[in-house]
Amino acid sequence: MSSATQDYRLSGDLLGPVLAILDAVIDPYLGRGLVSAGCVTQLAMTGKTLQLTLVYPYPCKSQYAATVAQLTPGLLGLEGVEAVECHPSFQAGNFRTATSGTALDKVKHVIAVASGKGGVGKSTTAVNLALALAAEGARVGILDADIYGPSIPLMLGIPDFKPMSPDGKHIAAAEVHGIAAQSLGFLISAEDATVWRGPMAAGALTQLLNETQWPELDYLVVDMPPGTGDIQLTLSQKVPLSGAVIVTTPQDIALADAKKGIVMFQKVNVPVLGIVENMSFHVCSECGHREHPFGADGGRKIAERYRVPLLGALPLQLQIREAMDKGAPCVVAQPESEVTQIYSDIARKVGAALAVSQPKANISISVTDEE
Ligand SMILES: Nc1ncnc2c1ncn2[C@@H]1O[C@H](COP(=O)(O)OP(=O)(O)OP(=O)(O)O)[C@@H](O)[C@H]1O
Repeated sequence: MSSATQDYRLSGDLLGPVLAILDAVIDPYLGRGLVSAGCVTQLAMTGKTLQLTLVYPYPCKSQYAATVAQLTPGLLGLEGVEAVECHPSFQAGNFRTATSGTALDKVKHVIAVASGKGGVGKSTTAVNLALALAAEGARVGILDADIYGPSIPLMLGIPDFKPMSPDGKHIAAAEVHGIAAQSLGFLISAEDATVWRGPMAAGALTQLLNETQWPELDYLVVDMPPGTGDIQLTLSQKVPLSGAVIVTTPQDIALADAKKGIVMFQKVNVPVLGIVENMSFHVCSECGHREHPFGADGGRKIAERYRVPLLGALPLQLQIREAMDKGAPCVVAQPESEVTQIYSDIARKVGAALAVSQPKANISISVTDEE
């Protein structure tokens, strides 16, 4: 799971109990203790202070304080330990299926956000997922591949951005809300794109993906065109995807199309990281009554049937649409809101799913007995 080297410089008496305490702290997203998950990379004593370095394989900055609070009391109960200094950080493992020397060489994971049916909130999910991954400490980019309705320029509040070409070969990405963004919408009008047939559209998108000057990225989120036709299939085959997230609403018709999406990715051997059920429920702003305008539990049922996780369920909420229309998505505009918490949880699940789906690295452990 982790490719990090572990450097444990503790006395024999202390090392065992310290590791036992740390491994009893189960990471909720990796489903394992911190030691067996490979997160504990360095241990040392400086005087009576235990120095502890944690490197997570998925971004979870918002969880650091709670984890430190959870592990500290046990460690302080050990003889000789009077203080604990914990240094948590994140490092995405290398997936890098892209051939070296290509533009994607600087990108560790490409994540497709797809839907079988249009209008279910795929772009809204892609944008908020990208921003939530960034808020959790990752370097993130987003590619708007929704060729027939590129909405990401508007959703990110940069509808008039015109990308430059610094070397006449590559196109610069926009930098907005702490992420890098590229969209065909920056380059051509939606009307021009609607006349493109499948192969031409897929060609234009892969070209845009490969010719963008992406900075070093842990995750590149690709907002796929809706549906499961030729363009989507070609993109899924041509783009080195680490995994796919399927967005659906709980309606039968959307679910039927979401199934097609799952099957398409499974056919081309792209792991389906999970399902996001959007517009899952509505809470009445007057009386607080919770209802399910598009039906209940549809996302959970297909998740169970295809044995993929249900990553989260978002409400149908006026504020979500208003925030997107204003170009200030809720993850950045309302970081403390309940909806942002849901997107952050989805982001951590996606990051953790990618971390565990990678081939296990050889972990080298060096233990130095300090006594
Ligand atoms: N949970 C939600 N609550 C309220 N409005 C939402 C929600 N999710 C998305 N919307 C709104 O629904 C509309 C469609 O969303 P979005 O563009 O994300 O869907 P899409 O699946 O990407 O559509 P397309 O098929 O056109 O690409 C937008 O106006 C968006 O703001």
